Amino acid sequence: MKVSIVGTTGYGGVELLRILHQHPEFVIHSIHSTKEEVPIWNEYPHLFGLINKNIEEIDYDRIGEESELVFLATPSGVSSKIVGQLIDKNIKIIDLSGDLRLKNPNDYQLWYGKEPLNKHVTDEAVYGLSEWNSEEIKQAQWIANPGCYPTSTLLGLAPVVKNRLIDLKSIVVDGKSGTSGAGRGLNKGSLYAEVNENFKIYKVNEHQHTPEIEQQLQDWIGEAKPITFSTHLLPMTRGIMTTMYVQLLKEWETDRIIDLYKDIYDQQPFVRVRPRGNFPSVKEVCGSNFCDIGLDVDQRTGRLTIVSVIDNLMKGAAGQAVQNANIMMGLDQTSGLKFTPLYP
Ligand SMILES: NC(=O)C1=CN([C@@H]2O[C@H](COP(=O)(O)OP(=O)(O)OC[C@H]3O[C@@H](n4cnc5c(N)ncnc54)[C@H](OP(=O)(O)O)[C@@H]3O)[C@@H](O)[C@H]2O)C=CC1
Ligand SMILES: CC(=O)N[C@@H](CCC(=O)OP(=O)(O)O)C(=O)O
Repeated sequence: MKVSIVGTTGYGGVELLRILHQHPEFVIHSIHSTKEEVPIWNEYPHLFGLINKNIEEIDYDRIGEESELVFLATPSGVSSKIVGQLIDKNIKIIDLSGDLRLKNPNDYQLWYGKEPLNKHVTDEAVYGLSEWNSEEIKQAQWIANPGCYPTSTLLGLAPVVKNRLIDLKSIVVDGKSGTSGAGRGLNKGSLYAEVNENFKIYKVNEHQHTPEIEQQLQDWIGEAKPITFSTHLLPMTRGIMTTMYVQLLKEWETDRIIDLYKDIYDQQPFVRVRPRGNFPSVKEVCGSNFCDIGLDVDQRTGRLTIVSVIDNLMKGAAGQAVQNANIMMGLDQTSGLKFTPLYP
């Protein structure tokens, strides 16, 4: 099956190359960005001798005619214009940016500060949280691939929210990310001297993933309360940890909560629920498509602490995008994604 990638020179795009290069069914047909006719290994010398392809001009007609599926790993605001050029072609689209995720155009305008896409496109797009939306993903033409923080957060919150075990007003999400989450573009905040031996909070109470998380909670149970969501930058390359604090509505033992999570995620190959007393660290999932979850009930406060870790470029972006592509194309969802985490 032929696939194209737009935005190949970015971190999400190059992670797609790493996965798709060894995928048993998908064949990388064409790769694109605004740079043209440059061999991809010029941008990424680690691919020398492995992927001998040039970055090509973005010709929407050709992409639509020659490929069955296109991954857009382009910045928000850019993706929406590309989607606009591709929607009348008979091609499946998986967009890694935030452009297709928010159903309410005012939310997009407010949180991204950009012009929203036509509402009929965002209405049609399926939110690609693979573990929870696989039936819709199977039928989808366009996928809004979830953001990195929302993936980690929602997989961690889903069991207690869907089972209405918590006070929705109590949700506090504390997120921390490595710098690859900010992409390959030059920006002062990601410089070594700014990040090394440092730890900072950013986008306080205005992170664009806030409405995405709230929208999914609303979808699941028909109601949602505003959440507190904080994001921090850590001096590491890959990885996200979200620690969530939620008030339980009645008394629960840690063991029972862990059993509930285990039952719910039992059939999900990429979600690993840790045993009592064992909490995941980001390195334990890096390079893989796993989301690892650790849980503990604080008997003194009645609050549950949920720790969820992913690799932002894998389960948080390219890995989940390929998982969704597998589901859309009727393949096993783990095809090409059985990476063991890179440790140490
Ligand atoms: N990094 C992460 O962990 C995650 C990222 N995402 C989202 O995925 C998308 C890609 O992220 P990331 O790879 O980190 O970003 P990068 O900034 O690293 O890469 C962006 C890519 O888009 C290309 N690009 C920029 N403008 C255009 C344009 N007008 N037309 C075609 N291509 C263009 C760039 O190529 P060039 O400069 O060569 O033209 C580059 O290849 C973003 O929307 C991001 O928010 C989502 C989840 C996690
Ligand atoms: C570390 C870092 O800066 N991370 C980025 C993740 C951005 C992203 O993935 O953006 P969309 O999902 O909205 O497209 C951020 O927090 O904004």
